[in-house]
Amino acid sequence: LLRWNEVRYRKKGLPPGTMGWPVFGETTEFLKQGPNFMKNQRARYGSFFKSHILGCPTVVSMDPELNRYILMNEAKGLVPGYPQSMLDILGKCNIAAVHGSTHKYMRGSLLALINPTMIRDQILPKIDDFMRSHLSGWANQVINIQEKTKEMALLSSLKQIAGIESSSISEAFKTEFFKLVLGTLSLPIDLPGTNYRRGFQGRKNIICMLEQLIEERRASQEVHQDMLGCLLSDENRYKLSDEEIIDHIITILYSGYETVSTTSMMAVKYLHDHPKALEELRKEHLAIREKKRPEDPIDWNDLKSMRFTRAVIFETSRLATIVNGVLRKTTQDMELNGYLIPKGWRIYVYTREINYDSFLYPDPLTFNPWRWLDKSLESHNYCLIFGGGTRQCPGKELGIAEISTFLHYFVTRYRWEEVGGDKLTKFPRVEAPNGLHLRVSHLAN
Ligand code: HEM
Repeated sequence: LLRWNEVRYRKKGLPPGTMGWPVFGETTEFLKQGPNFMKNQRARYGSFFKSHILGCPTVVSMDPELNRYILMNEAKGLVPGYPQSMLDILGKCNIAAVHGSTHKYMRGSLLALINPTMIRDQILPKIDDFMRSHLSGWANQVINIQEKTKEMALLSSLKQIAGIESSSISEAFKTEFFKLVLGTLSLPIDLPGTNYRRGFQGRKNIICMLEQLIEERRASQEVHQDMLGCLLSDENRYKLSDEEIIDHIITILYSGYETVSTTSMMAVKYLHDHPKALEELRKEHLAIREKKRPEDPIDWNDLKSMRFTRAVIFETSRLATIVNGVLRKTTQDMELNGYLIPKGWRIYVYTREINYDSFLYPDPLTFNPWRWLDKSLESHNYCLIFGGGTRQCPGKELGIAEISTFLHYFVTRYRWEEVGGDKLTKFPRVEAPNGLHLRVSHLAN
């Protein structure tokens, strides 16, 4: 019986590897040993091996060339393969759940909201305004930077999407959104008290709030310069149903939440530990401030001039590996790398290891933002920090703009010390289980 998985998935032509225990497969080993599980399996079976993790038969690909191929070839039947709980809670119109021409349309509609012109003219002023107030009053306090950056990512998006400021509605939204996030990473068991049930409830309540907002907007006929305003506008060439609009908004909130907040928190951590990098970064931001009056916002040209900041963001994403990889699934039996992969199997495009490749990144375990000043590194074929192919992150520049503005106000206003003793885990996600506490003071003191 214990060999059930091995027997069940015995088929000619499959890649090498082990399938683990019935039902659980190798999920426990994967979650407990994390990157070491992957490295051990690779040492035994090579860069393309089978396993059974998170409830599905899965092929793990750690080969950079093949990873790229998989991401570039969605049309051959390699579509997103995120867990059911995530699809249920993010909605059936969310971008990861749609393929082919529907995906193209939804993506086009999203890019129309967050392209560089929109960032320059509409979004950046909102981000600036938000960061100024979010980062005020932190001096002479102990703050939990993890909590602050999480709040920041959510509230900044809410402001961009619907002009929602910190208020009772954003508080109510926050509570429901946090439930939704937990639910997307749970086992899809719909019983009272489970994270899945709570996540679903969170989704329902968020839908109610968004429906109400849409109704109010339609009734008032006022023109709003925000993402919802664009989505509802008659002039928008991408016509979406209300259900699609709502799932779009949930997707934007969700995709930019953990990525932006964790990168911001880890940038603060690395800068704390590397005073030379902090000095260089602060120099860049103080030079921008010097040319402005205190009330002047960060504009597009300032953002473009933040070369070292961009390098810090890339180096943080690389070294902390905020995204370990992306998931695909096969829509038909197919041949890949000389093996036969059955229909419905997951493909885990595991991009973590390439972040520590000493050929691409000499001295890979050192935090060295300077390496990214060579711009060709960002566009290297194997650099998959923001994914690749038809699903490459459409929010890349928006995320960078948010983190850059956050860093701008943080390093020009404050200095900080870690209180110490906080734990950081790196896998399966980067987080500080009990928070990351900083003692903050005014920069001038
Ligand atoms: C530092 C910040 C960010 C990182 C590291 C990041 C990373 C990624 C990665 C690796 C993917 C590929 C997923 C896949 O192939 O399955 C992705 C996709 C995506 N990202 Fe981001 N992201 C960031 C910020 C954002 C922001 C701010 C948004 C807000 C709009 C966003 C929206 C999306 C969307 C909608 C997709 C799916 C695209 C599609 O399926 O066509 N991301 N992101």
